[in-house]
Amino acid sequence: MLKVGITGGIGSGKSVVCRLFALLGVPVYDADTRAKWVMHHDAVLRNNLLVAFGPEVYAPTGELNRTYLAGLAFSNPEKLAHLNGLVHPRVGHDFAQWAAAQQQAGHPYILKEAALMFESGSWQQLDKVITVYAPQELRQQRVLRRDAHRTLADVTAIIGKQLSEEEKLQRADFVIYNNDDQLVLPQVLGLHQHLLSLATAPVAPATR
Ligand SMILES: CC(C)(COP(=O)(O)OP(=O)(O)OC[C@H]1O[C@@H](n2cnc3c(N)ncnc32)[C@H](O)[C@@H]1O)[C@@H](O)C(=O)NCCC(=O)NCCS
Ligand SMILES: Nc1ncnc2c1ncn2[C@@H]1O[C@H](COP(=O)(O)OP(=O)(O)OP(=O)(O)O)[C@@H](O)[C@H]1O
Repeated sequence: MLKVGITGGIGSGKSVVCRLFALLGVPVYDADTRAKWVMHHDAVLRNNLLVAFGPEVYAPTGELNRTYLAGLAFSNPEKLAHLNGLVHPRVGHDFAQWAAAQQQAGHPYILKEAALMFESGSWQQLDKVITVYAPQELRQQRVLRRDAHRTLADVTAIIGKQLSEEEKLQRADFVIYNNDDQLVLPQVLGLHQHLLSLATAPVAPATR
């Protein structure tokens, strides 16, 4: 089974593109959502987060206080690195278990959607990586429309914590352009056919 990553900066359209692949029957692992799931359900991780960032990390109801954590982590590089160091290994483990189950089910290929892929090293668990590309201004506009609680300064700070789009373009095996100039659906259909054909051929080891 081929394991394919799909990354791209905030607001590039990863989730939209993944919905199209999911419609084609491809299993999609959403690392952002699963990261929040493990932060809620993994007792060891919960405790580590409480020790590292204080009791405000969880609301009295037990829910993750995302606004508090985003405020801390996206404004402080050390805190973000600490958060990443606690969360990413747990997500890597969760993904490995999920991928094994998909393999058992006989899927030719699966997708892992993650905003951070080259940054976190999680590309090493994958055979190929797709980058979804859109220019920064368009991404900012899209996120401001999508997330009522975020300001332009918030979005710009998050962009500053992610690898540049140029570097992602260089390191990816495939690119989907989601910049209003090109239709996304034909790109997804073409790539789907290509990945299906790769899934039946031997895969060269990653060298990135
Ligand atoms: C800090 C948290 C709680 C903020 O949650 P919130 O719901 O406000 O934002 P959300 O998760 O939707 O993130 C918004 C966007 O920020 C970007 N982002 C998220 N985490 C990170 C990070 N660690 N570094 C850089 N960018 C990030 C992504 O583009 C993401 O889509 C959350 O982002 C988090 O737990 N991040 C750490 C885990 C992580 O790295 N997740 C990303 C992939 S595993
Ligand atoms: N081609 C497009 N045309 C119009 N709107 C779009 C297009 N692509 C994405 N969007 C919208 O832009 C916003 C951002 O897209 P999406 O949530 O898929 O991005 P993302 O890369 O998953 O972002 P994040 O890293 O924040 O999770 C969404 O509201 C989405 O509906």
